[in-house]
Amino acid sequence: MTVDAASNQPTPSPNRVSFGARLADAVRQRGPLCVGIDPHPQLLRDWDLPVTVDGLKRFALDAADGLGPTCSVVKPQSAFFEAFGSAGIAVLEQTIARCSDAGALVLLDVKRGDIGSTMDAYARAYLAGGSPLAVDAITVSGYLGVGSLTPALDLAERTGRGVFMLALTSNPEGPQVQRAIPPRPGGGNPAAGNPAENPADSPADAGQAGMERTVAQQVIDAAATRNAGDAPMGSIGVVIGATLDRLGVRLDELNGPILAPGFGAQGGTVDSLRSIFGDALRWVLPSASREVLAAGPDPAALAAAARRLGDDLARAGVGWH
Ligand SMILES: O=c1ccn([C@@H]2O[C@H](COP(=O)(O)O)[C@@H](O)[C@H]2O)c(=O)[nH]1
Repeated sequence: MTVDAASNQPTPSPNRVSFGARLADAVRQRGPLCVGIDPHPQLLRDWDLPVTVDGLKRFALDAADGLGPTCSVVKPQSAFFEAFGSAGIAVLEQTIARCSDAGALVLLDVKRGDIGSTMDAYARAYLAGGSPLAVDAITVSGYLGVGSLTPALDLAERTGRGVFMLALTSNPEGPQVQRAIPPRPGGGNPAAGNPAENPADSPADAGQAGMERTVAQQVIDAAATRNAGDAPMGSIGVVIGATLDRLGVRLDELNGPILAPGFGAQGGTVDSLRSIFGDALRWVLPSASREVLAAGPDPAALAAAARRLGDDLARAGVGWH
């Protein structure tokens, strides 16, 4: 079923295969590497482009021409388009279409999160068929409570799309919030905030019955509940950075994809993926933006850079196979 983005009314559509199934297929065919289209002003200059809407358009469409036919997943970073206002959003729409037409799944990194009808409107903007900004999947932030994301998770399920919830992000500031232990409903607040004092923060303990669960673990468990029983995998993913020094959460029941940004320019490597994710490597989609975009502006050079990184990952056994 598709849903009209403006009215939120269902519209007829052909049966759509779930995002999880489409992703598993894409990774089998093209490998697990997700490449970000992040039109940083400095990258525009490096590509000898002006930092204008025209420069943005040239950059994004050349990147789409290189990466769209090559990668399983392309991840435009919405912020760099939004920075140019409505003209930038128009370029984002064209970039999404160009990647999609070339066979890539488009994951829009937009990190939305809000309450009730506002979350519902965000969901319709990106996950309803017929919306100008409709994509295969988006990133969302559960800082207003994981339950506040329900409109996006529900709509994604109805329209065969996906959602990636931030769990353990790649930036050093993340653990302050993400490794904290929320108070039990009606109960006290155990040793929140300091991972060193947090008994549930070891992989062996996190998520076990009777133990306290970190915010990140609760996000992962919410995704696992949604994905339970789905084959080959569920459509609700989580974001876990490729830069972590330890995992500290359980992933064994997730049954869904793990987007791992921070691969490349932020320091994540094939070895760090191995040591962070261990047995969960097959669910991982490592994501790199600058590392690949630095090979531009020639679309063929971008494609070659993505293939090189993808080959390294395949040799290491990363991704769905
Ligand atoms: O935890 C996160 C979540 C998202 N990102 C985004 O990924 C890219 C990373 O770009 P690089 O050039 O590969 O560093 C960027 O769009 C971030 O906003 C992340 O880095 N970490």
